[in-house]
Amino acid sequence: MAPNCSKLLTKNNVLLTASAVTLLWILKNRRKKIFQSKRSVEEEVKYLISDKKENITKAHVDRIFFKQIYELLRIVIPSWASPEAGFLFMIACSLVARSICDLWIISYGTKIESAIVSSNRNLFVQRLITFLCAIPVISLVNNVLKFSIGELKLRLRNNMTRRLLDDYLKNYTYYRMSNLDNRISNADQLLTTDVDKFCESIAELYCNTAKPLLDIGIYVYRLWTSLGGQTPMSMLGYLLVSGVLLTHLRRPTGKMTAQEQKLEGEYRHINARLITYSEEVAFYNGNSREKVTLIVSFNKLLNHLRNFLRFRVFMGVIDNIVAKYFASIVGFWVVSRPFLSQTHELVDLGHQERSRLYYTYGRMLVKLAEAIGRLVLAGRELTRLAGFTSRVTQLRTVLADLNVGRYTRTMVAGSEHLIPNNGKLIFRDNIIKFDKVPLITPNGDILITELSFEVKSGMNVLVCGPNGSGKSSLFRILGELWPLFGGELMKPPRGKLFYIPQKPYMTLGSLRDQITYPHSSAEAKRRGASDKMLEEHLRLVQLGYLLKREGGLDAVADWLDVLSGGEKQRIAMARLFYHAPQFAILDECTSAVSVDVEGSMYKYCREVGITLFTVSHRKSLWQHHEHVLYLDGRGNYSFKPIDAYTEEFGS
Ligand SMILES: Nc1ncnc2c1ncn2[C@@H]1O[C@H](COP(=O)(O)OP(=O)(O)OP(=O)(O)O)[C@@H](O)[C@H]1O
Repeated sequence: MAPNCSKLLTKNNVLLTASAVTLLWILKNRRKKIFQSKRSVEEEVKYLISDKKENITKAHVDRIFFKQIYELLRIVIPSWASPEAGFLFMIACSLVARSICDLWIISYGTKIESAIVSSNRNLFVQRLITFLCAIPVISLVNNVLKFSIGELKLRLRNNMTRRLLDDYLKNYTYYRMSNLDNRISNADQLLTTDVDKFCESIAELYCNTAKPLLDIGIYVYRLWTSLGGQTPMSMLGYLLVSGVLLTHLRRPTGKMTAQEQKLEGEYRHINARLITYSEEVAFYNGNSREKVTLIVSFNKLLNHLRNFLRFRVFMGVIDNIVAKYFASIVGFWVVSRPFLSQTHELVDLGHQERSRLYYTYGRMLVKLAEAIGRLVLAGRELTRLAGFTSRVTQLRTVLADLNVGRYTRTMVAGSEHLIPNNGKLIFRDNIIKFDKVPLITPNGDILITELSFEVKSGMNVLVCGPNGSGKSSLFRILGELWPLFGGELMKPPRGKLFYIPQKPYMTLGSLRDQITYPHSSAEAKRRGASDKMLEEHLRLVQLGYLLKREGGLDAVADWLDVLSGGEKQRIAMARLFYHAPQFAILDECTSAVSVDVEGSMYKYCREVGITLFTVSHRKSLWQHHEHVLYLDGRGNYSFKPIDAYTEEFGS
């Protein structure tokens, strides 16, 4: 029987092992397949944002961080006499008041308990009533503290946002940031969430350090005067050692926080793109493709958040051990020493008095240990703040660079010698003159080595050439969006040059705002534009019916959605009539407008003295121009009068 049984067992074992191996193999293959399919989907989508080489953000609590935070603090707290400094003071006062309340609660709690222990009913009731009367004051102190913190956060955010927006919207910095520079890919995330979190982090850190520091000061003083210096000094020694250790272990937090914000920004950006281009995507039926792009971006974010969570949990365990529980053990140890010592003056006291003192000192020591723990944990906030600080500082650096014309881009090989803003810009009315100006893209690609031509007011010019030959690039240089790499450019100041793109921008606001953009209605009125005049402009571009349909110039709508492509182009023309600049650049801006409307618009421009640069392939437009600038797309160009034999157009 026994050998049979063992045989059976061995057989069973073999079977069990075989099935376990098979199960493992199936599971492994399944995981491999899932992993492979997930990878192949992710490999298919290489969206650009993440592939752009960005500076690797270093975010440690070190000398650089303290320098950066000092600079940012000077912005959010402009002076010691500012309201922000006032709120810092108010928080400090509220914290002092709260600590006094805490101390009072400790000592008064002991008094109530001693009244209970000594069975003194009258004293107990009397003390309880006093305690009850103090409750509203304590509650008020707590909420004044909450209010001061909330208001401080708002004020810090207000100051930082205003400063950043000042720089972001100075000249064309917002354009340059996304078109000329590749250091920051999602300025919106930085300007919104990151700034908010940065300010929140400062306010939190201030409270999380100010209150424990104050508590430590109070309790160290009280314990020192009653138990001697050794007890509080041992606790402070522990604070120092644990603080240094935890700060070192938490070093990756800053970088991980910065990375989290970057990935959140990317994911948000991809979502916003889908909203902007929803119609185009819907016509292409691109749901699945867009979903994959979104999921890939979300997975990246999710993986990072998961890793960050694991790291935080790991650090939480260490934090709890070091800053919370071990601090309590150290607390017990140090408070017990004078009571256990045979030489301390406490030895002479009776049992009841010793119990009372131990109770009071013990509570103080627990509070001291808690305060030390909170201070050590505030280090965690400090490393998070380091992450936000480096992100906000990076945004400020890029803004400052762009405002002085310095930008970082992917230069093509051999173009390192190109220096942006090396050309000369001269402002003069009624003339546009390119003198040996090279046409160079922000990447450093040379489209035309040297471009020279002169246009005076009254000489309409048709610009043509194949796709990618540099027509729009020419206007970007003329509009000062792109830097001048060399030569001399003479032109009227910005306000006297107007640009109308193929897809004109419609602002938020009334129908009147669309015509006067970027002037507000009030500004337009100040400049003498009456409603009658604006309505006349609308009629000139055959949009008079909009006044009736939409309910007059004051009608408010989302004009980007409400108007058709051709209507938007005609609004842009009415806008041109309102501004009546010296020169206007029309970049295929009448492609959706019928020929007769187009003709009357050109006639009107000539009447009021607006000189036009037109990019168009329409033959119907030849008659409205005197010169033609032809870019051949291979680095050559010609500039000559239009006559009956001109053939170049219609590339
Ligand atoms: N922001 C940019 N950064 C780098 N290169 C750019 C940028 N914008 C345009 N380019 C490149 O510059 C070249 C000229 O572009 P541009 O838009 O001036 O052509 P275009 O003549 O207006 O073409 P189209 O007729 O198609 O509108 C193209 O090769 C384009 O890829």
